[in-house]
Amino acid sequence: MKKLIIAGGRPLRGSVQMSGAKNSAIALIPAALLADSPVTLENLPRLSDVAIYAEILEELGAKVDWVGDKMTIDPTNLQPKPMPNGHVNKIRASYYLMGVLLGRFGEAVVGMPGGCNFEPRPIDQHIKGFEALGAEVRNEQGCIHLKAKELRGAKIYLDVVSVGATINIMLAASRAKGVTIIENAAKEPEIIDVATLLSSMGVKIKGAGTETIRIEGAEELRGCRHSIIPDRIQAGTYMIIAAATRGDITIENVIPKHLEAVTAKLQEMGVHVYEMDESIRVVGQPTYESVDVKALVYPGFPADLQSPMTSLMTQARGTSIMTDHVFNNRFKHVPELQRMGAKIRVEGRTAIVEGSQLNAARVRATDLRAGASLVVAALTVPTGLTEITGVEYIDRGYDHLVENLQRLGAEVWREEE
Ligand SMILES: CC(=O)N[C@H]1[C@@H](OP(=O)(O)OP(=O)(O)OC[C@H]2O[C@@H](n3ccc(=O)[nH]c3=O)[C@H](O)[C@@H]2O)O[C@H](CO)[C@@H](O)[C@@H]1O
Ligand SMILES: C=C(OP(=O)(O)O)C(=O)O
Repeated sequence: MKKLIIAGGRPLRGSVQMSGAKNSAIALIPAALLADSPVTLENLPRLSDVAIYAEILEELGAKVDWVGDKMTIDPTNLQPKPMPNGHVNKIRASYYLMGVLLGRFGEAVVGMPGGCNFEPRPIDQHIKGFEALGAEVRNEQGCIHLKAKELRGAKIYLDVVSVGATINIMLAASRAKGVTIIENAAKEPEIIDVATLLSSMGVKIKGAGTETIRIEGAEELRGCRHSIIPDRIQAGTYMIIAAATRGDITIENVIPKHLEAVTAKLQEMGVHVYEMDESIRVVGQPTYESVDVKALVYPGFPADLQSPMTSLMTQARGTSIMTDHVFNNRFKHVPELQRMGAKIRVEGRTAIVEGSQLNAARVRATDLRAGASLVVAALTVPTGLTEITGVEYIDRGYDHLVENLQRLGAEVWREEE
């Protein structure tokens, strides 16, 4: 097991290149299985979730060729093999196998997803979608069994706006007969990325990025090439790091529009943010004003930046407020930040954060973004070494994190626990 050691207190300066988005990559990789010939994905991030997905695909009989940031997936010999446990329990996005295998073979057996279990994360809306398309769904001892004689397009209204359910229904509907309409769909950029790939494969799909998505399934889908969108959550984390360390970081290979909510909140605090065509420069300042942030579905402030932003709030004067409107109780980072001297109180879905100087401590990342929040916090600590365990969570979502931070001037390294 690895841990991260960070000697903070240095302003981080320079430029950092963003990889492709995790939450796109881990939907696009299974989506490739819907095609009848090879799909090549470009701008793929080097992340443990991606490596695990590559192994899942190989277990299912697909051929995977991953070199640098390109992965070619040949689904020609794909088998409808049951996947009750193993790798599927390690990552969240294994739930996309349900939609893909159901679409491709009319049946699937997939164990419950893993990933960051900061709170119970139901998949009832995914199931509701599959049932509407004509599948029979059984949950047997934590394993989902799906079967359909024929998948038929349907109108599906999602009771909650869900990224995973929207994408999963899009995947299954791509191979269904007729037209599927998803109402109250999620609008995240990753959903548009999935729609772009499906459309290159031959699916007629309209409305991705709005609350109504129309999908006309096709019997045969062709292989294609697709370049994954930049990771807006990694980019937002580096924006927050630039502010927290009073540094000056240019984040390259981003779509600034995807980060508007983050830019607006940083500017409200007094951080200087400059948007260019495909990059964003963030220049930290000596003092910041407190802010109120609501983590929301896109285009609101991203829920995955709730915890890193909470760490930045400790650097502002006075009392800041962070309310999470997406998850009920995603606050496992708070007790760890408190160990570092943070003055944070959680009331329901809200964290109330008093500005304070943080100190070095031994802390544990309990999930991916909790880990990111500890990295942000540790980089602000002026003396001593902060030790962060649970690095395997951070490796789920940050491509070359240590190397990137070192290049920006941070004193950070990995050690064996
Ligand atoms: C692999 C992936 O893309 N993960 C992202 C995805 O997770 P994920 O797809 O799990 O998140 P959802 O958008 O589905 O969840 C949003 C909310 O809806 C609830 N819900 C969801 C589905 C369902 O069937 N029933 C239900 O009640 C969840 O408990 C949560 O409160 O979107 C989240 C919200 O932006 C991000 O934090 C995750 O990084
Ligand atoms: C919660 C996250 O990921 P996952 O849904 O894959 O667990 C995340 O990316 O912050």
